[in-house]
Amino acid sequence: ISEPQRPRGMRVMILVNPHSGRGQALQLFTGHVQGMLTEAAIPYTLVITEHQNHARELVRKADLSQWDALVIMSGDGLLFEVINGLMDREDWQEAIQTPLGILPGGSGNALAASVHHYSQSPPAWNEELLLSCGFMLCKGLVGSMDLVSIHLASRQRLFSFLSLAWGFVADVDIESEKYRHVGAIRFLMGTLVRLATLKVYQGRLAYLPVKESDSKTRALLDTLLPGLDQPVPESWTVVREEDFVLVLAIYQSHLAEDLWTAPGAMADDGLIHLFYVTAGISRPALLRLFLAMEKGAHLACGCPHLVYEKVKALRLEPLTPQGMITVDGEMVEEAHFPVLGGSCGEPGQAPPPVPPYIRAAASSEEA
Ligand SMILES: Nc1ncnc2c1ncn2[C@@H]1O[C@H](COP(=O)(O)OP(=O)(O)OP(=O)(O)O)[C@@H](O)[C@H]1O
Repeated sequence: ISEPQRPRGMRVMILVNPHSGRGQALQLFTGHVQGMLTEAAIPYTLVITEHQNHARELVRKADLSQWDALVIMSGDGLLFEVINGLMDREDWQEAIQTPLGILPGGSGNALAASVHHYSQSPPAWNEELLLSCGFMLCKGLVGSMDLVSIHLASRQRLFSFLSLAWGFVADVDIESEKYRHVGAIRFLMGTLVRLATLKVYQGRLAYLPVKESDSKTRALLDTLLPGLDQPVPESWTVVREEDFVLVLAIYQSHLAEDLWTAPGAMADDGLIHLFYVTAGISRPALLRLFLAMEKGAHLACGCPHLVYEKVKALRLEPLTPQGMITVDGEMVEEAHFPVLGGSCGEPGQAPPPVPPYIRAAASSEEA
């Protein structure tokens, strides 16, 4: 994160999803953030999103020269829309350099919790986290952030800043949406419900491990991903097991405000932090992992079913049609044998121009 550098005359578009989280994002904005922006003399334009994909369409067409920053007051889903809207543009190479901000208004708030963590502040939740993110916005603190390019078997191509999940985590995320009104505790409720009906998900997983000798390249990385109809190269590791409880690729430190999932992750480390849990884990052991995750201590549990690898790219091929796949917490496929490939890279280079479903690549983002 760079030195305070708020440019004079900074103009900010703030997109608020009034239905996010417990449905109080607008009240939280007026109660906690508006005054800070006024005191910091930051002019802003408030846009209340009216429907799904409103933000995506807006940023796809916006005159970005009018804005110094686009700020999202919602959960991570609205930022996912904005990033993909920017990447839809013909001028995406420039558009994706627009500084983005996040103000936590959802129930998970993974990126807000991660950015707060990167600022080396002690953990904060709820309104305190909102104040911290509001403060960073007022100071104009900007850093770079990796994007992961995801290529679905349906030929859809997505850009992801947070996570790709399949199995337990994805199911809990989607199934617990109905408890959104209770806030962050929805994940614990969803975890307990899903534990009661614990499932095994069959699939194939392969990844390109990071080697000690790997330099922090800023090169275009879509070449890392073999075509989905091709076998993975020999440099890849093919996971022997095909029975999983969960697969989670995460590229930020937090999966939610109280889930410090990838303790070593940084916004621009150029890494995909890949976790998977193989079948055979007991319900109490799985619950213990999630409880330990609050303090980032799950890897110290000594659980033989939990595997953690730092990777540059991965491929996931579910073999049974049960289980959802989420990208940044949003459901992308209800698995009917999709194949997924994702790769992550450093700032500086970006993928080739659209059409949007060609090869996967990595790019960077200002956050
Ligand atoms: N006015 C609206 N009405 C309905 N849906 C909307 C509206 N504005 C945005 N959305 C959609 O709501 C979805 C969820 O948004 P988001 O993830 O930001 O909040 P959330 O789901 O409450 O957060 P969390 O996942 O942390 O609980 C997004 O896909 C977004 O497109």
